[in-house]
Amino acid sequence: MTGDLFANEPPRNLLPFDGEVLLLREIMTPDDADRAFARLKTGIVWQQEIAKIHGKEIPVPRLTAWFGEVAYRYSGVYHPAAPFPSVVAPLRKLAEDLSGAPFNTVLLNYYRDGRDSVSWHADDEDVLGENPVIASLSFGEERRFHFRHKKTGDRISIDLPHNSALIMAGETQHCWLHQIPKTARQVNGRINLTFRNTQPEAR
Ligand SMILES: O=C(O)CCC(=O)C(=O)O
Ligand SMILES: [Fe+2]
Repeated sequence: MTGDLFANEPPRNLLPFDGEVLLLREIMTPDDADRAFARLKTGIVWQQEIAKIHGKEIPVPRLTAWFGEVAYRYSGVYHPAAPFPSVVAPLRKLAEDLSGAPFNTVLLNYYRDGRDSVSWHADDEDVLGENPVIASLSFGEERRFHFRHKKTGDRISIDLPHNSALIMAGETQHCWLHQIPKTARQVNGRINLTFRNTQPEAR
């Protein structure tokens, strides 16, 4: 018998305390995942955002896009509601089915190569509520994801493969920061979709 003994094991919590993080692999067929990556890469209108840091304008080291059923204010910029494009709508349904939580907004990140990254932060904006469930889908190149506990400094490292979902829940955003560091490895593009449930923001 050559069956995979662990194929049906429930995923375990990757955080030692103060939150819940699950990594789900092979969330769709390999063909569907490859197609999703290709369609996202060419079908999304990717934006180069500019951050103002100490009065200096710095291009954010990745491309981004945002869609949602409710308007959203981010770094003082008002994003009006924007319907989910056809390539994103089935991924939202999948994210909801995998996590058991509803999502009305999505932030997309396109890491073009190893120089692209996201620096330490928590998804802890007020409009996401107290202990938000966030489903983060990965397509394309595998990249390393770090958690760092805000008080103890404990660190957890997770490789996020193509065709996977990272579900963050409980106190995760309250107690831990996360990042995707730059890498000197030669890497191809990676696309991430971070589904959230956002309270409508007053204009
Ligand atoms: O690319 C990722 O996996 C994480 C992105 C992220 O943390 C965010 O958009 O808030
Ligand atoms: Fe994040």
